[in-house]
Amino acid sequence: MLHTMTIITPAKLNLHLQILGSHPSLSGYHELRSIMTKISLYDQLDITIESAKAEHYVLKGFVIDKEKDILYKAYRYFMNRTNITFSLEITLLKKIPQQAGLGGGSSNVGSLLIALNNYFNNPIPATILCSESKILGADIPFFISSHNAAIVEGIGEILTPIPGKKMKFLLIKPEEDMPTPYAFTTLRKQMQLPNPHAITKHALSNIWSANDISQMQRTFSNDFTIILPTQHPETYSILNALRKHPEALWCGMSGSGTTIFALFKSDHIYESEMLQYQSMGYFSTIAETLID
Ligand SMILES: C[C@](O)(CO)[C@H](O)COP(=O)(O)OP(=O)(O)OC[C@H]1O[C@@H](n2ccc(N)nc2=O)[C@H](O)[C@@H]1O
Ligand SMILES: Nc1ncnc2c1ncn2[C@@H]1O[C@H](COP(=O)(O)OP(=O)(O)OP(=O)(O)O)[C@@H](O)[C@H]1O
Repeated sequence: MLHTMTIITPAKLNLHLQILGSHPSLSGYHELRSIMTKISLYDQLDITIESAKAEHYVLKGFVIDKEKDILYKAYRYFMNRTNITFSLEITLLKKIPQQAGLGGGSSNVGSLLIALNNYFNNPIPATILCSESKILGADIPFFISSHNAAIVEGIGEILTPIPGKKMKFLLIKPEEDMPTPYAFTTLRKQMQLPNPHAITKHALSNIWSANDISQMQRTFSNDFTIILPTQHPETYSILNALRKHPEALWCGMSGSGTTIFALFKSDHIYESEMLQYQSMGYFSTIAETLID
């Protein structure tokens, strides 16, 4: 039987991100604590599933080697885990910049796994899907979850939902990419682990609930900004310019970089700033947090 569907898959922002230390059992991974929120910047997946068919996978609209394609890895994982064989064709319309700290690939995979699981009547229980998917990508459990905002711990699989907060951000990404494994290796050389400055989950939750943007600006941080001056000077200069911007209430970097986000005092600033950054050749867009 042939079944087609279209899904849109959101990007995320890490509004706070601290690396706590090496993971005790998952070699090569780190434990982290982050505040993550889904935002209104989307990729689109057009999916065609043909059940009771031999294994067959095609990805259109996005060029990537099959061995690096995490959607293909997710397809293989799903078939192995469920013993269901089917053919899958995906057309991917990419709007989320890659290697940007916006979790685009992880979001594609999260949405695909949910769609496959729904279509085949949930052969993988939701909690297991959430926990096992972390091996395909540490951000995937957050995208599989229904939470729009969460405190994220472990390598990315321990989720504590927090209330969604309506916020509008300007996003800016220069050409510089930050491959996540490289970012972790570089960061390790420059920071003390276990992290002596880690903010507790309880404190993060209290600050989030207090709803005070200036307190968030003062307290929330991203450890990966430490490596910007040497690794990504252009991103660093954008961040510094926004830190000094008289209208910016809060700015920071998402994930392992290199997308910078900024929240402004007045609504009319967003568009003019976006156009200015676009005219400088940067990716720039305006996105809002998703709330329930
Ligand atoms: C930094 C974050 O963007 C924060 O949201 C994510 O944790 C990164 O998630 P991701 O891009 O899905 O990362 P993955 O594809 O799972 O991992 C790529 C590599 O990053 C490193 N990595 C990733 C996540 C983590 N908690 N510890 C790590 O050390 C590992 O070397 C891993 O092999
Ligand atoms: N469907 C996909 N979409 C995007 N990237 C993919 C996909 N499949 C595989 N990749 C590979 O994964 C790499 C990183 O993916 P992506 O850009 O989504 O993550 P990211 O921006 O590093 O996000 P984060 O670090 O926040 O998880 C890409 O450079 C690309 O080579």
